[in-house]
Amino acid sequence: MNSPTDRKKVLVFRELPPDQLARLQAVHEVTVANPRLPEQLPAFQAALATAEGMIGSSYPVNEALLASAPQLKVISSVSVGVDNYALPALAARGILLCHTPGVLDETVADTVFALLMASSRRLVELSNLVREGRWTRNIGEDLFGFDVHGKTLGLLGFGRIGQAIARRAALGFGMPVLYHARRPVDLALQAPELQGRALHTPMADLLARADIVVAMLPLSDSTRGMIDASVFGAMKPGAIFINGGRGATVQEDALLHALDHGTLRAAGLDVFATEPLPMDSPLRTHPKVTALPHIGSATFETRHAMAELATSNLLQALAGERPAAVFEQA
Ligand SMILES: NC(=O)C1=CN([C@@H]2O[C@H](COP(=O)(O)OP(=O)(O)OC[C@H]3O[C@@H](n4cnc5c(N)ncnc54)[C@H](O)[C@@H]3O)[C@@H](O)[C@H]2O)C=CC1
Ligand SMILES: O=C(O)C(=O)CO
Repeated sequence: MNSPTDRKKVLVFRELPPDQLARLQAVHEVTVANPRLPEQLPAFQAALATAEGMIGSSYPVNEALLASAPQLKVISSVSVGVDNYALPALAARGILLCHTPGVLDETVADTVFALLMASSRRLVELSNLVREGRWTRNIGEDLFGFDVHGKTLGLLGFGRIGQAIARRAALGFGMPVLYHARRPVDLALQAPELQGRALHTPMADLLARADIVVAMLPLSDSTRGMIDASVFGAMKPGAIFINGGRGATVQEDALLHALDHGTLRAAGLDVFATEPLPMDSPLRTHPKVTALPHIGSATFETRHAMAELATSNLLQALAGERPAAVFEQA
């Protein structure tokens, strides 16, 4: 047990699993308050005034919020993406930001692959046919799908998760992989199993050659709106587009235009510019779209591993140690 002076005020702003909450409560003075729930907002605001540490996810931590948190030293995000944090303001205030890289890679890659398969083979549409009693004759050409095995995959973003997707595609489905990233990856060092199977490729070339384009990009100033009409226009006719990164990297009007008036075959989307997806978004019911409610990492095992890593990050930071996963701005 640490001394009373070592006990710090911690604000948990999204539910944590009970075992991880208990780890924090054993050492620190913890307030649990979710600002998205109107009845908990006053408690959240009160706790902000004295909190030295915060842990949670997917809430906009902006300048105004930080101005109400004068004691804050560390934020531990239960996510790998950090686009909801005002990074320059955190840096200016000397607040450390931790996140959860690595522990979710395989699960998110599984989700993206499921979406890729569902979009290519029209699984949701055809399952609904059975469910709704419309399977009254043999399936004809109008409902045929698109082979995945052997097709060329184009990856926009080739980081931890992009490489996990590439392994599934190249090793499991015999797909040549082209990728676009800020810099080429040293495959011999980072992913030897992908040597000779994944190629750093200029964007225009990738778009012209890929049958399936998967975006696995973080949201930043350089990627916001990056997937626009010119990108959809440069894709191979009949291509499929999957987004497992962040919704706002895509210009959704341009995506809709490519589906309705261009040659894009289908889109599989786990993420959207606005989440939850607004009821009036045409993407919600579009016949060529398979939409998921941002479930990339949402399995029992992985969400627990994320919470565990985030809790360890926070405990280490508050103990004056270097946390395992500090977000480093590139
Ligand atoms: N759908 C979901 O539930 C999930 C979504 N994500 C999203 O996926 C993102 C990627 O995660 P990781 O693979 O761990 O990140 P990472 O940092 O390992 O990889 C990012 C990749 O994007 C590339 N990139 C960044 N900016 C670029 C630009 N302007 N142009 C071209 N390439 C660029 C980098 O070079 C790198 O290859 C996260 O930041 C998060 O937003 C992550 C987990 C779950
Ligand atoms: O970790 C992230 O960035 C997510 O989107 C959810 O796992």
